[in-house]
Amino acid sequence: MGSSGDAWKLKDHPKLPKGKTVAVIVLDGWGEAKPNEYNAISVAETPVMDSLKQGAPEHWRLIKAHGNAVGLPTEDDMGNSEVGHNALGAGRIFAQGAKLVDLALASGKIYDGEGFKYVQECFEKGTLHLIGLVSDGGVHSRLDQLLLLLKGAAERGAKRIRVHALTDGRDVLDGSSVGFMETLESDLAKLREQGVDARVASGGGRMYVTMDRYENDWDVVKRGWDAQVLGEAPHHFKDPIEAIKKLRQEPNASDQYLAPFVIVDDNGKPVGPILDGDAVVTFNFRADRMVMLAKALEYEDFDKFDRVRVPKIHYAGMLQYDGELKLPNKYLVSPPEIDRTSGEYLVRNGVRTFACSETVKFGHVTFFWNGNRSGYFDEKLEEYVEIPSDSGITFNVKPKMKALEIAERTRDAILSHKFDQVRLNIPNSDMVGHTGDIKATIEACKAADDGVKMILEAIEQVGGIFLVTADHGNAEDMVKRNKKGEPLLDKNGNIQILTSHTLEPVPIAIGGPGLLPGVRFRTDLPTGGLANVAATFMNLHGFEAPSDYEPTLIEVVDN
Ligand SMILES: O=C(O)[C@H](O)COP(=O)(O)O
Ligand SMILES: [Mn+2]
Ligand SMILES: [Mn+2]
Repeated sequence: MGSSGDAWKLKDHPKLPKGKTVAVIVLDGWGEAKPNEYNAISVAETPVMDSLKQGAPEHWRLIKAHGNAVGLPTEDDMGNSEVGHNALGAGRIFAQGAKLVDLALASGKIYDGEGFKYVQECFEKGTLHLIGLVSDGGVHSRLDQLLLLLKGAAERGAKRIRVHALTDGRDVLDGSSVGFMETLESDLAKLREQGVDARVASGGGRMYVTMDRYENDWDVVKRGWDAQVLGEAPHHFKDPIEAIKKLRQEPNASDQYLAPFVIVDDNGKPVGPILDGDAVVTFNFRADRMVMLAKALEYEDFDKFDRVRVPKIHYAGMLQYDGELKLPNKYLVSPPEIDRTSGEYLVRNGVRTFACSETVKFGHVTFFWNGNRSGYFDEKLEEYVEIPSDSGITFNVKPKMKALEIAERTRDAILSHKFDQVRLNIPNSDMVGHTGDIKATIEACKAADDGVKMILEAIEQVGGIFLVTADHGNAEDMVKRNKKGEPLLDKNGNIQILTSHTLEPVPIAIGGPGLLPGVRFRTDLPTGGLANVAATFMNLHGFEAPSDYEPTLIEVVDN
């Protein structure tokens, strides 16, 4: 699409008027499932969301939020915030990082690109370090991709390899880190048999070590830096499997929050600090939780923490994590090119836009929504508000999070009449759902519902329209189930808590005094998904969506 104004011009909708304030509300991790005791949403008091459901099928329906509907490799892939908000904002389905990396590994093209060649330059004299999340969650990374990359790098000359492993327990079951580490260790042993000096060098739980996002808590990245780069951590082990098993026995330990450790040799010396002349690859494909580390590894000017020693390395990301910042500069696989997002179209058609969430989800309704692009399209027409999140706590301690503050700021934005679209993410059901604390998640869902109430009331006051949906499931199922759908028990007879997202569909509801009486959900799109939402709210703004967008979910019938 060219840069001329005309190319961006959206056609008027034949029946729907312009000028209504439209609130687009995303409840993070709010899926739809049968009511039962492990469905925190059904147990929680959620009168507002319950009343919206009564508008089915005209004003409430379910849409797909996982697998192919959001550009993931298979129908067994649960949805996540990145792909969910990308689809919501872009109105089309793009092959996502997980899939692009699969393809590049399968074809071998990953090794032909500039990124791999750059790291390969260090193989002769230096060490190749691989830093990332070791699990099969498929949200940020995948262990099978790491194993292929290890093999491929060894075949292409890497003689000394060190893996800096982050344990998961958030996109996969808590405790599964031991099994993933065993699989990794067995592949590293095979490489050692072939004469490659390949080992795990450090580790730690993803939420405590390295994988913070949106600059909520730089200490998390610093803990990782100390272990990975400096070779310093409070715990020293000779064997990574033993490290995980031992550290999991500490009080309140979990895979997500495992303490940082380094692996040492017989003399107690760390086996893999990152040194001048080494190569580093961060093997997560998803951006949000890698950007901070990428900045620490790449930026000369950096004041977020004292790096102590900044090694001269050749660094590449699995993908480029931020296209606008060109971060990192070198990468192994090109990211999806998510262009012509709804946010950009609407702004270029004069729609004044407000976006808001708290820090932990702020980039979801800005960066992910806008196709992994940071910043404004037009500062004069947009305002993005970040409410600072609490840091250094697990959110089951404060399940209300900042739902109220997000709702208040958004309410004020609506009542100010300064905006045509207000969009927001209410994080509670997701962030608290990930802790696996069912009681706290029930409170979290109530808080999210209270937030929706406040926004719907403001929309009522200004005669506007609301659209409420979610990016993927989480809180509606908090237990691991067998194929028959029955809760699974662990060896002690306790239920296995599910901290991850789910494969469930999510609700979408529309309403408000500004919605014309003839507007209703179409019945001919039973498999509609998140990518159909952008055309829907473009219509609610009085525009037709671009012709290559996934079709709108609504129609207007004459009453
Ligand atoms: O990064 C996380 O917190 C989880 O892996 C996925 O959650 P999100 O996709 O909802 O952010
Ligand atoms: Mn999410
Ligand atoms: Mn989540």
